[in-house]
Amino acid sequence: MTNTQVTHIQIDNYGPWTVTPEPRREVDLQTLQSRLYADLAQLFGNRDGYIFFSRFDNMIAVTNGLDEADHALIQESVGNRYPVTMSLSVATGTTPVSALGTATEQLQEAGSAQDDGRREVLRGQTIEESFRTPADVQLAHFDVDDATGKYTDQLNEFDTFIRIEQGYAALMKYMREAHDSLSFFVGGDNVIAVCPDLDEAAYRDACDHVREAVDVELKVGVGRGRTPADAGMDAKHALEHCRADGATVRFEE
Ligand SMILES: Nc1nc2c(ncn2[C@@H]2O[C@H](COP(=O)(O)OP(=O)(O)OP(=O)(O)O)[C@@H](O)[C@H]2O)c(=O)[nH]1
Repeated sequence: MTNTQVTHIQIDNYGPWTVTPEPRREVDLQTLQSRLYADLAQLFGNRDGYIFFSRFDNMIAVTNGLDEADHALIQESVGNRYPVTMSLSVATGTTPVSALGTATEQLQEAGSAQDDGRREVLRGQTIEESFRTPADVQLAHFDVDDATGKYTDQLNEFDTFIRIEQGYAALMKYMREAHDSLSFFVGGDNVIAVCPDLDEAAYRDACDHVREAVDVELKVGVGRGRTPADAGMDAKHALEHCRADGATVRFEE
């Protein structure tokens, strides 16, 4: 049984900040957002967590292995170096969807995303060390079959982008609704899904759905681990096995 620890990250009062005292230059906002994501990828990643940029002003991390002190330090480091602060809310659940639901509720209870008085909130509970297991995290690394041959080397870059995004949109929605999973585009033709304890049939079902809905062919490698880094690396190895033998779904054992 998985036990996913999820952290919801939200920049405090960001909407008003972007237009105060007047609208700030878009290039500066883009730079801030991408640098903050890069810093958080390092800060969470060096502690074996995974972070996904989702909407940039809100981000979602899988943080099995990080405790409250780790979160506090990450929060403080950003507060010291950026013109904005961020709130963090952590929760656990047998599915990533339920964990994120709890984390978000805790943040919403602490105040609005656009409440000037709600700053640097740190809420929630991490998993106690003695309860952690080697199968707490299940990550799936989805990849579009031969994206280079079918799209990148054939279409103009925007039309390739549309195809990949359509596959992503169909997959993220279906994995959320049918399989309680959170799927994130990570670049190129890749999507990483944070999943509960799903079996091979569930992944096959998701790939079938995306093919039927938007005519995009996927394959997927699945890994399990005590930390997101372990599960994610196993998923990459499993995907390499798919590439080697043409399988649609492979678990790393
Ligand atoms: N974030 C991330 N991006 C990747 C990874 N592997 C590949 N990519 C991206 O995906 C693009 C396409 O690479 P592949 O998926 O290897 O190529 P493909 O043409 O789909 O070929 P097959 O995957 O073998 O079917 C690359 O240019 C990268 O941008 C990965 O592990 N993580």
